[in-house]
Amino acid sequence: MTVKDILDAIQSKDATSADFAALPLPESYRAITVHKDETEMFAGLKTRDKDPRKSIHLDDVPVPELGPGEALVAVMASSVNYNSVWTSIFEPLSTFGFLERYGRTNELAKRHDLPYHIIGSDLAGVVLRTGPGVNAWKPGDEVVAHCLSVELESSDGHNDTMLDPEQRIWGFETNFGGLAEIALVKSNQLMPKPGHLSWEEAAAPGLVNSTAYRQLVSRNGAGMKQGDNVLIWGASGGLGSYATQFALAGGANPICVVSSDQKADICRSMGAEAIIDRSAEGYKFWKDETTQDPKEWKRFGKRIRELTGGEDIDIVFEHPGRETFGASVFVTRKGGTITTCASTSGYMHEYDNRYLWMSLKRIIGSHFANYREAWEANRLIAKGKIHPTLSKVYSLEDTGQAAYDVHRNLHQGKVGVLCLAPEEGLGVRDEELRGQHIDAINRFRNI
Ligand SMILES: C/C=C/C(=O)SCCNC(=O)CCNC(=O)[C@H](O)C(C)(C)COP(=O)(O)OP(=O)(O)OC[C@H]1O[C@@H](n2cnc3c(N)ncnc32)[C@H](O)[C@@H]1OP(=O)(O)O
Ligand SMILES: NC(=O)C1=CN([C@@H]2O[C@H](COP(=O)(O)OP(=O)(O)OC[C@H]3O[C@@H](n4cnc5c(N)ncnc54)[C@H](OP(=O)(O)O)[C@@H]3O)[C@@H](O)[C@H]2O)C=CC1
Repeated sequence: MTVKDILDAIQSKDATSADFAALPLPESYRAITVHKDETEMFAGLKTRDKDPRKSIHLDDVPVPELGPGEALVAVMASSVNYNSVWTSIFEPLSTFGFLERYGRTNELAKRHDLPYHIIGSDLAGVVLRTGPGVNAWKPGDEVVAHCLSVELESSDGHNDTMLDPEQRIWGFETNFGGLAEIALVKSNQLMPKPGHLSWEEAAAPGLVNSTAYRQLVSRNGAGMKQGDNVLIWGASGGLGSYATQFALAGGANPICVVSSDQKADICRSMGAEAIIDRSAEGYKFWKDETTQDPKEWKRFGKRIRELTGGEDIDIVFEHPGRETFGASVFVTRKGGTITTCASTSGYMHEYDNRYLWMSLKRIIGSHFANYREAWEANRLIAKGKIHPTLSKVYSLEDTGQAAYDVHRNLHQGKVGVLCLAPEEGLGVRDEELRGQHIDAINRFRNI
């Protein structure tokens, strides 16, 4: 038995759940990994010079044992998230520490503590096997997976699963991720695959769409409302392309920051009107490595006022971090909110706290999404209210290049990866809904 037999079953029109359940599992499968004995390979290099193409491998790995409450999924497609870039350059720390720590928690979790880390936090595919106690899903179900892994043994996570002390991001803080032909997930990570999308389109939004939903829309995040001025950094990037759609769909007013004409055009085509090209306008929020330039914050704020008819920002959608955070705090209106989920340019932020306290602003930390938020975000995709922002699709063999593109900011929107899917465009089940949204679905393609 090989993964080819699994693919044949997925592509045959009449395979039943029983047929999938009866398929023997292969002994091994191909997976994107980083290696524990290479975690020092980039020592001494600048972040920018650490090349994911050197650390990312395509290996044959054994199929992991299936535990209670888990599912093995045949992965048709996945996508590159920035967390896989972090893993591949071993920053801010090696993810093997997470696997070791998880492995120490119980006998079954020891499976995750291996000398290789199968990475990837998105998938679209078909359930192959479910473990004891799984009733909601069965072999043959077409699914996407969100990346929240929780144990929920403590009371802490029962109001909001992101607060579970054993909360982990699958494929980053756990092993057996989605950039592979087979993945291991907890069954409560599974959600129905939107029928109007191909495998690679369905695999693209998951992580970033759910994160943007919590960070911007959910009451656990900024709780955006109609009319809010929302400053969106990287508005055509992974997170930003969904934040922009949420702002537009929710009646808010996105002020999109991008770094090229082409990206400005993409934002315009999504429906945004207020766009700032940070490259063309040459903002330099830091005079040197240790000194910010408040004059530049003001110039930026003045530009925002020009675009909004004199208004300031209600919500900043932050993720660049050190380079932009001082400006983000400054341009927020009295009582406004800065919501942050990342620090791509550096995590030791500096801002002038007088502007925060005197103007009663709030900074909200946000991380991924709880199961309900991920489900709500996926539901919006399935209803054709929010669309995938897939630009380019790579083969599993070329995942290193895909991660390099994202690391170097050479990409637009989301970058997809075909895992078992032999070509793009497969897996569409609802042609009618697709037809209604085809232009929006293709908006980011091949640019
Ligand atoms: C969905 C996609 C998401 C993304 O893309 S996010 C971007 C990628 N992710 C990242 O870059 C984050 C990577 N993670 C990290 O950098 C680290 O993961 C953290 C900095 C978040 C945490 O570091 P750690 O070393 O795991 O935890 P500690 O809390 O710094 O150290 C643990 C030790 O510190 C003790 N401790 C914790 N809180 C306190 C306290 N309040 N007072 C005193 N001690 C404390 C603990 O007990 C423990 O101790 P003991 O080492 O002895 O076991
Ligand atoms: N905590 C969480 O749950 C999550 C955290 N993240 C983190 O968020 C960050 C962004 O992820 P994602 O959106 O997928 O990545 P992308 O690279 O797809 O998009 C980020 C965009 O931010 C802009 N940007 C990058 N650097 C700077 C800078 N120094 N100043 C201003 N803008 C900048 C770029 O747009 P442009 O050049 O056009 O301005 C870029 O396209 C990563 O660090 C990631 O790890 C992501 C998802 C979930």
